[in-house]
Amino acid sequence: MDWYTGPSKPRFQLPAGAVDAHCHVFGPGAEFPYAPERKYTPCDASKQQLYALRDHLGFARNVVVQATCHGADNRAMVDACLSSDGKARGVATVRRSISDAELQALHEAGVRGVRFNFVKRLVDFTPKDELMEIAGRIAKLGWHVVIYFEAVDLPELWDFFTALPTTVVVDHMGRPDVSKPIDGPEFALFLKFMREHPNVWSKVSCPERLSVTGPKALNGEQAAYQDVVPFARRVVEEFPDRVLWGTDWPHPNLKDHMPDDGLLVDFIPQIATTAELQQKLLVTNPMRLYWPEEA
Ligand SMILES: O=C(O)c1cc(C(=O)O)oc(=O)c1
Repeated sequence: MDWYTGPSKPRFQLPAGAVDAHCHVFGPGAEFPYAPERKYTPCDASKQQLYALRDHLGFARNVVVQATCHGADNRAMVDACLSSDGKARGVATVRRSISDAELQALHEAGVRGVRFNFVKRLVDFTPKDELMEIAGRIAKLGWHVVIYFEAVDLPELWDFFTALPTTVVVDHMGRPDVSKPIDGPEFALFLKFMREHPNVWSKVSCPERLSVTGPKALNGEQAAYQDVVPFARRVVEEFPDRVLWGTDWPHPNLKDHMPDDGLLVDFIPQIATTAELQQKLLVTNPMRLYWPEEA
């Protein structure tokens, strides 16, 4: 599906300096070809379109996360960072064959993390010893590790995740099944993961992916994705200094509907209910992680 055209202007006024801390660029494929090993072929979504959305929604900066359809070829993401006037930083995907000089070049382009993906519909398995070796190398650059996994897989991945030597950022709250009780064992394990490991952060993003009941962020809906709200709010309120938010534009692999990105921004005050929580979620925390020299 193509992303939503003509998103509304958010009613929620983002705080000055807000960071969209999870978004992607796709190609354009003619310039930056998609990876042969990809599991999906997206529509093109260029840096110009991403930055136009940033300005329309009222964000000041972006964190461009390497999408799996580009594999470990980071050129599109790096090009987006380099063309941003310092307003974008990046998260890369790398293999163990990467040289120190190549890592240094990524750093200079604005990359501050690597992404390890464990979602089986998106990537083939990478051995954990390879990932741990990469984590050890990027730790020396002051980078962090972004992990993407599904809630049912957390028990099996626990020992690996808790051995990582860096800050660890979980994509989309570890994809909880929000049809299960918020106080049930699955989400309790995720909260325990964050509680017992102060180096673990979470993106409280992607309600449009996690919601079962909706309502969808379409047609002016101001109370979207009600079933996700208690989960995200719990994480924001218990760990206010370790949460990030992003649009996830251009929303890879959505099959049901494409949200109106303006209404997605209007979702934020449902989960970060005070100006102080909003400031941390949208400004203080992402600045500390991605622009520490300015924070
Ligand atoms: O759930 C997904 O399909 C998805 C995919 C990707 C990616 O392909 O990189 O990134 C995301 O943040 C989410």
